[in-house]
Amino acid sequence: MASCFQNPRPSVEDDSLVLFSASNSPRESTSPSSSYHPSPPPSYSLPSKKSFKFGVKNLSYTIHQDGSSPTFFRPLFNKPKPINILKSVSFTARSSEILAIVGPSGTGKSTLLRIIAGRVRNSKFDPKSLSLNDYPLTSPSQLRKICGFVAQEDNLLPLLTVEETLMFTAKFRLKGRSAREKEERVKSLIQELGLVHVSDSFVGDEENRGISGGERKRVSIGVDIINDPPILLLDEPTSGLDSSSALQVIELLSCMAKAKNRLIVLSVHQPSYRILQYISDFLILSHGTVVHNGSLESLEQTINALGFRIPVQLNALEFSMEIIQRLEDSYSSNHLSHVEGKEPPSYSMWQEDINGVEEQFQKEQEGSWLFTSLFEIMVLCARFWKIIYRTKQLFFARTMQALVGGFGLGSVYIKVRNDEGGIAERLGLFAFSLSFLLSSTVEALPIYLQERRVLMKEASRGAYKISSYMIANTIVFLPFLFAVAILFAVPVYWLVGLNASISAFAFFVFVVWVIVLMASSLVLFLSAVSPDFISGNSLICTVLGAYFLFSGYFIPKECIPKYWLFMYYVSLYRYPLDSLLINEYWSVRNECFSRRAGDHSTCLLTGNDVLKGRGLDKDTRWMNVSIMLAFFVVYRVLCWIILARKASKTTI
Ligand SMILES: Nc1ncnc2c1ncn2[C@@H]1O[C@H](COP(=O)(O)OP(=O)(O)OP(=O)(O)O)[C@@H](O)[C@H]1O
Repeated sequence: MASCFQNPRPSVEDDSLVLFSASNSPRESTSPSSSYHPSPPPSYSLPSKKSFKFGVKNLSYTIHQDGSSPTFFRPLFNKPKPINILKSVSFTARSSEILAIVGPSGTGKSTLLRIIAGRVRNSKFDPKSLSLNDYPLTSPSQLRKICGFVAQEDNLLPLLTVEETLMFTAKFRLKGRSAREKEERVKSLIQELGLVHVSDSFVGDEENRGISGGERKRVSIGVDIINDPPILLLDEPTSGLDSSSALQVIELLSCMAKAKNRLIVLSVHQPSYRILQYISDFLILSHGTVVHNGSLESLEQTINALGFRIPVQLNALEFSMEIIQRLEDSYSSNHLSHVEGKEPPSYSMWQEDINGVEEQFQKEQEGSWLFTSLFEIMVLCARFWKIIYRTKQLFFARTMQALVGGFGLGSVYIKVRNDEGGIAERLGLFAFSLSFLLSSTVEALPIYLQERRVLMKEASRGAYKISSYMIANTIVFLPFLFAVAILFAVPVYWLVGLNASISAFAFFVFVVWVIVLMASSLVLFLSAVSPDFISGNSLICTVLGAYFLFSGYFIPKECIPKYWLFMYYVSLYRYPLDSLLINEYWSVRNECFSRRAGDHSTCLLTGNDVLKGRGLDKDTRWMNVSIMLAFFVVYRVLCWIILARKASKTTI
């Protein structure tokens, strides 16, 4: 099968040779000697390749400065200031062509792309300004179905290989297709993207070196075209890439536009001369308004007409940035002559075209709710397992932490005595174990935060439901944290010599498991509300510190100020601490732990007295465990609500 890339891993010099030896003009790309070849239709059946005309007419976009501000009180003191980001932008893009949005930084390129990709709130969407084949597009969700959108940042999971990344995406976004069709789609896509030589390599990130930046960008493109959308929008696909990789990406896009009759709109910063040749039309923006809309030749004509000469060392686009104010003045007084430089070929003008694309999207996602949810959970579980297994630091850190914690504590409190001193030591051991176990789950925070952007992106594209993600996360962490509980509980229990009955030991292991489960839910929840690692970490420390303070260990319930009493009831420490104490003393409540010196017949302290001293006169072990399980569920439900809300608003 032909691909857009012929040479798997060429050197920089080879790139130029491969890319340009045959022809300097990408418009002659059908030449067999050219480096990029329109791929023949793969065995995966693609939707019929209709031609589309995407029209944007008088599009304006205003935000109110406080709208995105996280400061709650700002609206009370400052009047919201409207910022007019886009002013009456009009252009037309067509199938099999690339339209580039260019302009100085902060001019509104990303904003424009996000609007036409449907990444805006319904209330901000103007249904009069966008059309497909002259038929108005009425909602952002319609745009999201029609357009693939590749954001500036590559939101990929670093510990998956290229093939796994595309395969998981295919599983999520081509649910209506058979396993074989998905495999074929991934295979043909890897070929089309020129990623065959790195298909088994990890995607990687700054910390774990993986594939190159250009290859990562191509994987990002692959993720967003897995369902073969007729329109592809890319926000600065060449940013951060060296000139050779940038050229490869643009060449790939040009190949895709022609071979698959795709309509491509991208934003680009200072494209090189070679890149310019792959772009059909340029939309130059300045201060949110259009200053040029048409080909490079027409830009040159405009520049010449304004009396400027383009210096030999600059291309017309680079020079236009230097005289952008003059272009802006000239365009606003004379813009009618620049709009719609050429008439499109014949386009069908019917609603069926839009319906056809939407139906195709629907077909990819088809399946009953229950079946789809089960499928999503299964695939997410498999992905979680892979990532946990490969996150060696987390895997080893948790295992070692549990073992070292278990043996360390066991050796400190070894063979604790059955007297008054032993009772105090047991209480200290339980309190410390709790603190150790609850804080040990913090390591998962960076992983959750890293996954968050991928989760938002995938959920906003309808890959899976947030509820499926939460359930899969729970299923995978249950056995993993059970292993952690066993590794900690076994050494500590038998080295210290806690209650020797097997049922008390089993309950101890179970409580340790529920403690780490509860803590993992808390971390998951706090990671959902935290914007970054630093605030997440300090939030976790503050919350855990407060819970510990009000556990009843430091301050008896009676001494807690009334207005803080609620903390005693919501403290994650209180219920497990009580459970561990009851578990230790309930079956030995008639045993004596302290006698008067020289008088062996008078008991000063029984197991029952120890429990009563802490206000525990009933066996409330299972009630406490139920409350702990409720915390485990409630924090996950809260996390689900927050993530679902964030996903519905995301513009990634
Ligand atoms: N949510 C927002 N709140 C405040 N200002 C915003 C918001 N979104 C966009 N802007 C402002 O709108 C303008 C256009 O932003 P946009 O990101 O679209 O520019 P850009 O041309 O893509 O810039 P760059 O090339 O640097 O990425 C900028 O001045 C930006 O600060």
